[in-house]
Amino acid sequence: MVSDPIIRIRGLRTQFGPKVIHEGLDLDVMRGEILGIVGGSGTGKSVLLRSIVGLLTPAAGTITVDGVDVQRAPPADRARLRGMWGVMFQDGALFSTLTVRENVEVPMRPLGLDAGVRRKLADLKIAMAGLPPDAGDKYPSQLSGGMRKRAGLARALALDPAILFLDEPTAGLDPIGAAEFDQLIRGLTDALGLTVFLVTHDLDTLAACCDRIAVLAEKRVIATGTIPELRRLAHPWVHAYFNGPRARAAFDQPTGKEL
Ligand SMILES: Nc1ncnc2c1ncn2[C@@H]1O[C@H](COP(=O)(O)OP(=O)(O)OP(=O)(O)O)[C@@H](O)[C@H]1O
Repeated sequence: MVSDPIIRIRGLRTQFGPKVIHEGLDLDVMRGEILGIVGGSGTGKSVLLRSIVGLLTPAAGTITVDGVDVQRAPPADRARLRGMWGVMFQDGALFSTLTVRENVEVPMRPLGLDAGVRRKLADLKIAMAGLPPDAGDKYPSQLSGGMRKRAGLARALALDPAILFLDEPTAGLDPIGAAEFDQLIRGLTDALGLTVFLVTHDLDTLAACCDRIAVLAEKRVIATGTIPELRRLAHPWVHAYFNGPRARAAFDQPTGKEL
């Protein structure tokens, strides 16, 4: 892994009216890593993700992705960024009136590709996300929750992104489906050289996938590190999170990431 930041956040403040979500938040996401984002409910993990991809406008601070200021760069640079990342939202955010293949084709439409090429590319992404070939013709309502997640992943992969943003990808999956999804994310990241920003509450996902973890609390990132590094911290929330009974069950097994 080359350790230079592909995402750099400095002094971020986000707020909704008087309610401040982030204040003075700094974070680096290194090129080629899977960074897990954890924090209590409502600490602003999803808001952070949406701010990075330009869906929310911060009240202060800077966010640069691949050297481009997400808020202030000229439109052409920001358009380049949008082609550089793929986002998988928590609920899949699929269009219910489109088939899976059509959903995956949506981000490709502005490229002006021939319809046949677009279809082949979409089918490739559907296969990469681990869906069977006939899934492309189905509507989201005809899929299980796990398959909808995979369809959301296929759409996030549509433009061959360098960065993948995943918001709670294993939420609602059964343990077997969640473990398969973890492997899929790790495998795709390694095979394609992706950088992944992964919001999760799933301790098994942290253990199976993440190179580093950033902890959100007190409106900022209070700690970043590997699981063993974070387990040694005295901060009460971090200590409870990484050393509680569920954490012990997830982390006290040989995963190859304890070293
Ligand atoms: N569009 C919005 N308008 C007003 N408040 C919002 C908006 N989006 C998020 N919030 C608030 O910002 C806070 C952080 O929300 P966010 O969804 O980022 O939390 P989270 O850390 O992802 O939580 P969870 O783990 O429960 O998903 C919450 O209090 C939420 O109500």
